[in-house]
Amino acid sequence: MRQDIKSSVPLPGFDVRHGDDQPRDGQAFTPPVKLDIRHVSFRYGDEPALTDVSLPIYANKVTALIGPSGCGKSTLLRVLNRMPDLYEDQHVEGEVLLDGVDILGHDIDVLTLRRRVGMVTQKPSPFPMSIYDNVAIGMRLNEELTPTELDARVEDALRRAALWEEVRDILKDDAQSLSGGQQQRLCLARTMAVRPEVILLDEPCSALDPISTAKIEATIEGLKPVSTIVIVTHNLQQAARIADYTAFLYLGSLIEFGPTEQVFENSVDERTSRYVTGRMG
Ligand SMILES: Nc1ncnc2c1ncn2[C@@H]1O[C@H](COP(=O)(O)OP(=O)(O)OP(=O)(O)O)[C@@H](O)[C@H]1O
Repeated sequence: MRQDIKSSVPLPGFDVRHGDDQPRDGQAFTPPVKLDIRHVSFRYGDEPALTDVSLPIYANKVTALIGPSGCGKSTLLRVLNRMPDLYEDQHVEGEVLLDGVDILGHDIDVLTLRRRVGMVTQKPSPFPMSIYDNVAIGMRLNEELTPTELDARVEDALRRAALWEEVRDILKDDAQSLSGGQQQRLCLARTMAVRPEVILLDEPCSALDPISTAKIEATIEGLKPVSTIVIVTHNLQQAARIADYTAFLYLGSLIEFGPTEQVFENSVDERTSRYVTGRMG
């Protein structure tokens, strides 16, 4: 089980359940669980990358995944929208319940899942088409919008991604002509445009200047009423600023999970404490 995982909030499998937001033991309200990660293990071929990871991702909150390079943060994020399905040698075990349904099950429609759980990868990957079409493509496939509605949604997504001012006059240009940081914001706009219930962000600000970073962080905060956000970040200040909950991973295991303030200021595990205070590489 999970006796070795330090947590100041109830973990799934114990007493966290959907809609269970009653105060207990004088603690703050526990939000409902959107994604319930249960005993997830992962291998690349024979190489383990995650070992028995369990944690709740609370609805309409930001959860940061932190930990040293190679500890499995991106791997865990990729499991949450079944990216490993694309690779024969990547093996997942365990369960990930989205609103109570195991998304790792064989009967899950992966395309529908990826509409509900959107992901922005670490390396931006705009489609070979115009800036406008990159943002519009998901809405065109999934919704019946008038051209005016589509224009408005494209503009809204680009504004939220802090890109609108830079591209408003070049919407028909090839997206791949944008800079790396602009491409990353474009991919964020593309993901947000279809309004997924869960948004997975893998280092979304790694190529951004401080002004764009601040705008993206404000956008993430603004998304909370409509989405649940999981963010991988190496930037501990960023995690402390925007994450409601933080999970610390080390060598493929979850070491500690809890409200961000507690993980940063009052860690239970010595390894977490060393990492968040910069004493671990
Ligand atoms: N495609 C792959 N094939 C084989 N091993 C991989 C692959 N991708 C990642 N790994 C290995 O899995 C482990 C976890 O990698 P992962 O990218 O999830 O870590 P991370 O914490 O996100 O790292 P970083 O912070 O550097 O992005 C590492 O040991 C890594 O070398």
